[in-house]
Amino acid sequence: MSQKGEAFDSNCMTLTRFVLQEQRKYKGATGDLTQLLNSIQTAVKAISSAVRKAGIAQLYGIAGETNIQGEVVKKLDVLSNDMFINMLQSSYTTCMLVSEENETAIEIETDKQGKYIVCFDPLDGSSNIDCLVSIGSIFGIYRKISEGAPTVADALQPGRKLVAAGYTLYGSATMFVLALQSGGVNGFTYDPSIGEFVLTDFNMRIPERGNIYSINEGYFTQWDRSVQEYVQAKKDPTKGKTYGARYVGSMVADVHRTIKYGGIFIYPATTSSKNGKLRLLYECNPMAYIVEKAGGKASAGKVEILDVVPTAIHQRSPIYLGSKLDVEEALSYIK
Ligand SMILES: O=P(O)(O)OC[C@H]1O[C@](O)(COP(=O)(O)O)[C@@H](O)[C@@H]1O
Ligand SMILES: [Mg+2]
Ligand SMILES: [Mg+2]
Repeated sequence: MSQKGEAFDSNCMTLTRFVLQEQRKYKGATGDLTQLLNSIQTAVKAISSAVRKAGIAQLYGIAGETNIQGEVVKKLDVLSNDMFINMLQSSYTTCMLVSEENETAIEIETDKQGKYIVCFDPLDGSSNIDCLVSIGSIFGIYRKISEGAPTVADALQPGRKLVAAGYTLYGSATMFVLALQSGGVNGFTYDPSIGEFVLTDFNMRIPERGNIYSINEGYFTQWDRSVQEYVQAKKDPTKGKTYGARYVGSMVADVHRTIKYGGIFIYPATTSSKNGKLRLLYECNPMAYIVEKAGGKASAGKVEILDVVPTAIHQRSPIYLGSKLDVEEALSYIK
């Protein structure tokens, strides 16, 4: 980390150096995962830069329209998806991609194929773009399991099989949080003056209990009684310490706060959405993996998120995630 008064500390741990250092711990490592993570890093740097310009684009009313060169200025969610796909395709490390924005899984051309599958939400919290509230990107990486050409089954692995997962938060600063199979969770803050993600949050650990609950209370009447009772209890001083309520509406921002401050994030089943809203492959699984690696807990209600065996690439799941004791308490309300 930088010494006081120094513009740049030559010992600072960048994300690139960190990933390489992790790779070197494994004698047989090919470097493919390092290359893959570097390509994601390039994609999110480009997305971060576009996010920072989006407010200005809005000022001049150019997003989604044609600029003076006659080129269509892409909307952020479209651009983010294109960045992820282009970077991953040309990384020569992936064979199949699952994006929230593409109806079917994308098979990489044979001559560019590698052994990894990446599931991603290129732009999470898209309803927050136009009001300049924090948004993010989420990804999970699996190793191919089938012989020969990749099939959708390669993408339908339970979250326990993840090799790595991460998210980026485009907030007051851009942050990259990475969880590797081999290690803990580490957070890197983007320093635009050097164009690098720098390690700022070493070995992130979620508090065992927090004092914040995060859920969209607008759907209160649509929840199961167990969720209603739990949330009511958090506001009732006769049932223990009352909690504060926070809800950004971008999963990345709500989960990042939960990891940093503790507490619980819930997106439950509702009467109109029986499996909740959030998608298993590229929202729930990567976030559950990161939270568990940080010492927290993530459940679908009756089963741990990471144990759910997916049957479709865009399937949804209810989610209860956060501090271990808070999640356990919420689950105790489910009969
Ligand atoms: O508005 P709701 O129903 O509370 O939903 C909010 C949730 O929807 C999402 O925005 C869905 O993500 P996308 O923007 O990627 O579709 C989550 O980030 C967030 O947790
Ligand atoms: Mg999302
Ligand atoms: Mg999205």
